[in-house]
Order: sequence, then C-alpha cells, then structure tokens
Amino acid sequence: MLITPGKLLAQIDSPEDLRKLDISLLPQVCNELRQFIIDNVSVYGGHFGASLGVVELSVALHYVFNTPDDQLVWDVGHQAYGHKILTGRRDTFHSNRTYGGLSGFPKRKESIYDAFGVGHSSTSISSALGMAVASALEKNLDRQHIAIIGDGAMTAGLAFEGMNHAGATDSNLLIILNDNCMAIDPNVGALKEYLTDITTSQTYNKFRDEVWNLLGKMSNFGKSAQEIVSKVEAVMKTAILRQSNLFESLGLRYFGPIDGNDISHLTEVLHDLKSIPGPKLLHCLTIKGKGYGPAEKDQTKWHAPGVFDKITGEIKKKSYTSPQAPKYQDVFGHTIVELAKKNPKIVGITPAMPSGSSLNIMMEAIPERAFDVGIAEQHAVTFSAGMATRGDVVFCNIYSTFMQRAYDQVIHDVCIQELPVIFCLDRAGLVGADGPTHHGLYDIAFMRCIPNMVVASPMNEQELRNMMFTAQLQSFQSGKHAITIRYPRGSGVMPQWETDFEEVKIGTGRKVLEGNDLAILSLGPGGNFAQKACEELRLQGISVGLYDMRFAKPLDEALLHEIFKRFDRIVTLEDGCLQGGFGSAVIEFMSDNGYNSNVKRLGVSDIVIEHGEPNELYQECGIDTAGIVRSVNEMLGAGVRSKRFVY
Ligand SMILES: Cc1ncc(C[n+]2csc(CCOP(=O)(O)OP(=O)(O)O)c2C)c(N)n1
Ligand SMILES: CC(=O)[C@@H](O)[C@H](O)COP(=O)(O)O
Ligand SMILES: [Mg+2]
Repeated sequence: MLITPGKLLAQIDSPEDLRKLDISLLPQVCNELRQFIIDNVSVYGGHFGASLGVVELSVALHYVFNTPDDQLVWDVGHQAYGHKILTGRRDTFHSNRTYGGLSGFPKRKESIYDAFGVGHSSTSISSALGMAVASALEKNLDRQHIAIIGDGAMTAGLAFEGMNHAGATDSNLLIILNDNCMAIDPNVGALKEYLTDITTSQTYNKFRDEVWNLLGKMSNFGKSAQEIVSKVEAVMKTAILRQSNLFESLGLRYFGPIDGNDISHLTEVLHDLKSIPGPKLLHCLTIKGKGYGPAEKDQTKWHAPGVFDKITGEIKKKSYTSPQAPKYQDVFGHTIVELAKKNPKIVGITPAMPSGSSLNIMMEAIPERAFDVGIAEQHAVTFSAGMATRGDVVFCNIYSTFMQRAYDQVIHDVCIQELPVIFCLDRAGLVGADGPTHHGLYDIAFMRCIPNMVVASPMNEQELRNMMFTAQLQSFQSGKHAITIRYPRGSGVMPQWETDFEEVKIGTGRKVLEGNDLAILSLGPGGNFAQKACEELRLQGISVGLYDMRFAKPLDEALLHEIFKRFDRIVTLEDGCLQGGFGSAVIEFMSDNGYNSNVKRLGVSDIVIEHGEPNELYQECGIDTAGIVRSVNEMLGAGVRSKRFVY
C-alpha cells in the first residue's frame, strides 16, 4: 500500500530535485519527510527513533553536498530511512525490510547513494576515510567524504582506530557526530560524560559562537586570516575546556556542539565546513525520536517498536513473538537472575544490548553484577576474561553476529588461557528482517574450531535453562573450557518454561522420537521443525528417528556410533552455515570412524541470505518443516514405506 507523501516530498525523486528548492522550503521538507517516516514505519515496522532524529541532517546533507559524488556513510544505517526516501526510494519504501524489498540498511547494491553497506556499528569513519584517501590518490580534491556516526557507535574501538588514522592525514573527511545521548538503551561510558561536559560548558559555547561569527566574517579575507582565527579558537578551546578537546587532540578540527535538529543553522554550518580542508568533526545534538511524542519519551522502546497506531501510540504485538511462549532472551534474562541469586560469583556482561538481550532484567535486579560496556564487543570479551581470572562466573551475552567482531578475543584472551567464560549468543540463526548483516549463521563453525570451547544449542527454553545452569556449576567452572550457548531471536515453544534445573552432561544428545527408516540429527530449535516433519512423515508411512544432539562440540560419540550402526540414511539439521557447521562435524565423525552412511546436511548454504520474515527465510533454505519432509522423501525415494511401525 503506497502512502502518499506531502506536496514537496512528492516532487523529490532525487537530491537533485531537493537542491532546486529554495532554502526557505527546507523546514517544510523536513516536516513532510518526518511525517512520511511516521506514516510508513507505523504500518510496516522497522527502526524508528533514530531516523526521526536525523531528518534535518538527512535533508541538509543532501542539500549542501553534491551527492552521490560526495560520499555519505551512515553508521549502523538504522537511521537512514530519510536518506533512502530522498534518494529515489520514496515510492518503494513500503517494501523496507520485506522479502525481496528494500534493505533496512544502506546497501551499495541497492543505490548509488549508499556509499557503504552498513548494519554493524562504527565502520563509517574508517570507510569514509578510505574513500577520502582514494579520492586524493585520483587527484580528486573536491569530493567530500562524510561519516555520520552516533554517540553510541562512537564508543567502539573501530571508531577510534578510524579517527587515529584520519587525524594524521590531510584527508577531506567530515565526521558528523550525531549525539542524542542514546544507543538503543541510554549510552554509557566516559565518552558520554565527556560529550555532556562539552555540551553543557556554557563558557565554551559562548566563546565558540563568537569565534564562529568571526570565522564567518573572516572567510572573505582568505586562508591566512582563517588560519589565524582557527589557531585562536584552538588555544581558547583548550583553555576553556580545562583539557584539550579530545577530537582536536586526535588532529581533527572540532566544531560544535550545534543543534542538529535546526535545519537552517545546520545547512549554514555544513556549507561553511565544505570550504575548510582536512579532517574535521561536527558535533551535532539531536533528539532520538524527534517529532513523535511517545518516541521522544521512551527512546529505547521506540528504537524499533514494530507496527503501531500512529494516533494512539499503541504498539502492536511483534510478529516474532508468540502469545504462548516467552522470548528466548527473556528466558535468559530471568534465568541468569535466578542463578545469580544463588551463585554470588555470577556476573553478566552485554556490549550495549541490555534490552535486546534482556540482561536489563539482571541490571535491574542485581546492578552491581551486571555490566553494559557500550558498543565494544572486543572489550566485552576481554573484560569477561579478566573477570574470569578472578574466579567470577561470567555470562557474556553477545548477539551471534556481533560476536564476529570479537573473534580474536575469544581465542587469544579466553580459550588459549583456558578461562571458563559462558558466551550466550542470542540472535543465532536466521534473524529475519535485519538481513545478512545480522543473521547469526557462522558461530557454530567459528566457535567449533577453537580448542577449549564447548558449543551448545538448546532445542527449547528448558534446555536453555539447563545449559545455563550447568555452565555455572563448579564442575564446569573448574575445567578449562569456555562454552558457547547459542539461541535464536523470538519465542520458544514452552509456555511453561520455568522448569526445575537439571545438569546437562556436556557432549550428550537425546533421543526425541523413535524411528526405523532414517534418522534426523538436529542441533538447536530447528529440532521443533524436525519433530513436526516426523509427524507428517509418519502419516506417509515413513518412520523417522529424531535426535536432539544439543552439542556441536563435543559430539555425543556414543550416540553417534549407535545411530551410524543402525541407520544408513541420516539427515543433519542446523540453523547455521553448512560450511564447518554441525553437519560437517557429523561427517567428520563418520569419516574418522569408517562409517559410510548416506548423510544429507540441511542448513544455510554458501550464499548470502537476504532479509525477510523468518519463515520465508527458513523456507528458502529448506530448513522449515516442509523442507525437511521434502528432503527426507527425496532421500528415501518416493513411495518408500516403513518395514514396520514403531509407535
Ligand atoms: C557492532 C554492533 N554492535 C551492536 C549493534 C546494535 N546496535 C544497533 S544501533 C545501536 C545503538 C547505536 O547508537 P548510536 O550510534 O548512538 O545511534 P542512535 O540509535 O542513537 O541514532 C546498537 C547498539 C550494532 N548494530 N553493531
Ligand atoms: C540496528 C541494530 O543493529 C539493532 O537495532 C538490531 O536491529 C536489533 O536487533 P533485534 O531487533 O533482534 O534486537
Ligand atoms: Mg545515539
């Protein structure tokens, strides 16, 4: 359903059209764009508050800079809905985050205006610097390169790596720090305090405005005059801010803070900055959720609210949750509190995803032992390792996809040192609308190959609880293994999930269904699809044994010997990549032990899986119930019936 834009927005099919408008019309463009985002996200869902907060920045950037030749890199990209709507995707925006539709993040394949593909945070400075240096090498000194990075994304080490390099160059790079004091949850850390200090320093801001006016007047007097003014400005900034400006210390010219929601001032400042050479940073203050009351009031809830009634602000139930069963993240959140109340050594750590991982439940209940370290996955892992050396029982909760950023830390700081850190990887498997930058498909493969790492995946909420319980037991903690417990986004299958804890013997699987014709070995929640498939196959007269293997490492070798001796046709199933995943582990076992069964591996093949609803993606990969039934039928050859029934 197309949602009609306002009369100015309807005429803007590209930034060229925007730049034809008189500057006095920009406030109306912003109003129309903001309303268009509200109208669409309320109906189709997606990220919300961040895009509302940068409506003015989106309009001003495309108005002042000569996009697409001038390069805009949006950090994370969840705030780029305005950018997409202004760059020719207004009429297809209703397809945002749907199967075959627009991506929810900037994507090079999608538009020439999307200079860099994003989704994971803190990549904008490095990539924009790369573009700037490349432009200089081709002697293009006019092209502008702009990274728009939030205060949350600025907390990641990669951002500092980019600034460290940029400050030592004369690159034509503009970093726009979009400071709204929020990540998904309130932003944390010393940087946030520093930015608040700059923003609230009245003396500095008064001085800065005077210098700014002087700079503006002097601009007609040529470069040398400007240089004098900027030297005076730098000395005064240092004097007034009691310590040198962090960004200036890194060799970046710092400007601001300015009101990033004031389209007129913003346009004027950006225009001035165009003529200032070298790496610079503009500090913009914005309001996340600007222009929509509920989103300004509860910025975390409205980061990605899902579908809502734009009049009443009532949020509809999210599609990935079931009214009966809880979300896996909440099972994690409540279970870690339950365990931590009995085990005083338990601590919880999240890199900037308190509400996404539900560690916020522990942050509320036991704040002294629950830590949000900011968008800093590498730090989160090594910080966990440090705590583990002191005997703490560390639950480090990181989305599977974001764990990719801290892979060396898992090897170097945890496993080589034989530290029993408990990695809870939420959002493992196909996540759905966030698409390829967020699917958690590689963790089985990349964790399985590390020595001293156990890899587990529960089939349901009870199994998750038991794995968490087992990992914090002294019997595990006194060993030399870390453990990865991976589970998916969304709900499980057990309305009555608050079950008593039972220790899980590491490396053991369990038989779920008896069968004779073929065995399915599943890892993780896909076992529930497999269970339904077995029921369907039984109706076709096919008797399939189902085994929930629970661990990709160590494998349950005793059970595998029993299965390989009994079945000559075996299907493995995982919600992860086939290359090096659980199925590969089973094939390795078969080869190492001289078996020669016919094994079909079901999982995600060696391609990038785009975005869509989870069921669409499972179907595409053939790992939904129908896909499993189809594979079993193909394997057995049509028409095969069981030799005998075993109920
Ligand atoms: C490496 C990585 N870790 C975590 C996330 C999840 N994430 C998405 S947006 C966000 C908060 C970003 O805060 P900020 O950069 O300030 O942007 P804002 O939403 O405030 O506009 C987080 C933590 C991510 N996308 N990438
Ligand atoms: C943009 C980003 O990386 C986060 O907002 C992410 O989309 C959250 O994912 P969940 O919705 O699965 O918590
Ligand atoms: Mg922010």
